[in-house]
Amino acid sequence: MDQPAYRRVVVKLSGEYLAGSQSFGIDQPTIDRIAGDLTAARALGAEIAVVVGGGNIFRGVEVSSRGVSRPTGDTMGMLATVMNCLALEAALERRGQSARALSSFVMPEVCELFTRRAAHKYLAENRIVLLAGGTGNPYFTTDTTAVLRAAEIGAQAVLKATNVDGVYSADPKKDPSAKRFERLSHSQALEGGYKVMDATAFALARETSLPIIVFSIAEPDSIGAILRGTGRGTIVAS
Ligand SMILES: Nc1ncnc2c1ncn2[C@@H]1O[C@H](COP(=O)(O)OP(=O)(O)O)[C@@H](O)[C@H]1O
Ligand SMILES: O=c1ccn([C@@H]2O[C@H](COP(=O)(O)OP(=O)(O)O)[C@@H](O)[C@H]2O)c(=O)[nH]1
Repeated sequence: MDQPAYRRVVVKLSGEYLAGSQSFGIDQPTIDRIAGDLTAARALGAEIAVVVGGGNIFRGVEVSSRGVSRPTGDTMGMLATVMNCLALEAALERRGQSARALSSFVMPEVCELFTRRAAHKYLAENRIVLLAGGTGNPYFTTDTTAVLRAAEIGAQAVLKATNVDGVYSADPKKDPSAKRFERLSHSQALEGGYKVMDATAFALARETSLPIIVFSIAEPDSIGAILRGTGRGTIVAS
């Protein structure tokens, strides 16, 4: 079999997408299908860590608009990512793909604390590593977490698996005439202010020379397709 395009990747999995057709929570068929895609992608030979979002359960900004302080709301959002990771860990293990959740928070009864050493060890053991709890700090996002962890563990790319098939000149859900980019530099992504990822994530990726590939997780096997070099997505790279 050909080598995958990247030896080690961090997949950023949209929390919002996990709700499926519901507006809240975890849709079991959706998470099972994603677990299947991750298992197939792992079988291509790439080491895979996954940063899972939490927007299907909580977003700090939304809670804070209802009177909870932003840091508290963000902490609730980060805890939501832990629940998503546990659901994904169970879905992966059910299909026989070994997985380990590592959290940015100390919660020994739930899962191990994230350390680079633990991540390296589990990746080398062919497990899929699930990174829970965001960065552990308020005012950040799981997109930024994905870039941060990718830099820390020496991943070669961040694969942003989301609900849109690339970066567009404007939000394609609001502007049907928006044009899709095949490729952008980090600086162009930052200057364009494209809301598909936050500026902190793009800036850290530029500083650490990490490519980001934005693609749709709605397409079955899209993670594998990106690793085989046949997927459709926008590459943001220097
Ligand atoms: N310029 C743009 N190009 C692509 N998507 C955009 C753009 N601006 C806004 N979006 C929106 O960004 C969303 C994906 O980002 P986000 O909601 O953060 O997803 P995720 O749940 O993957 O973190 C898409 O639903 C899309 O409508
Ligand atoms: O390092 C982080 C990562 C996430 N969050 C909080 O967790 C929520 C869920 O993450 P995100 O919105 O990135 O998830 P997704 O967009 O993938 O659903 C965010 O809204 C923030 O409130 C945070 O405070 N710090």
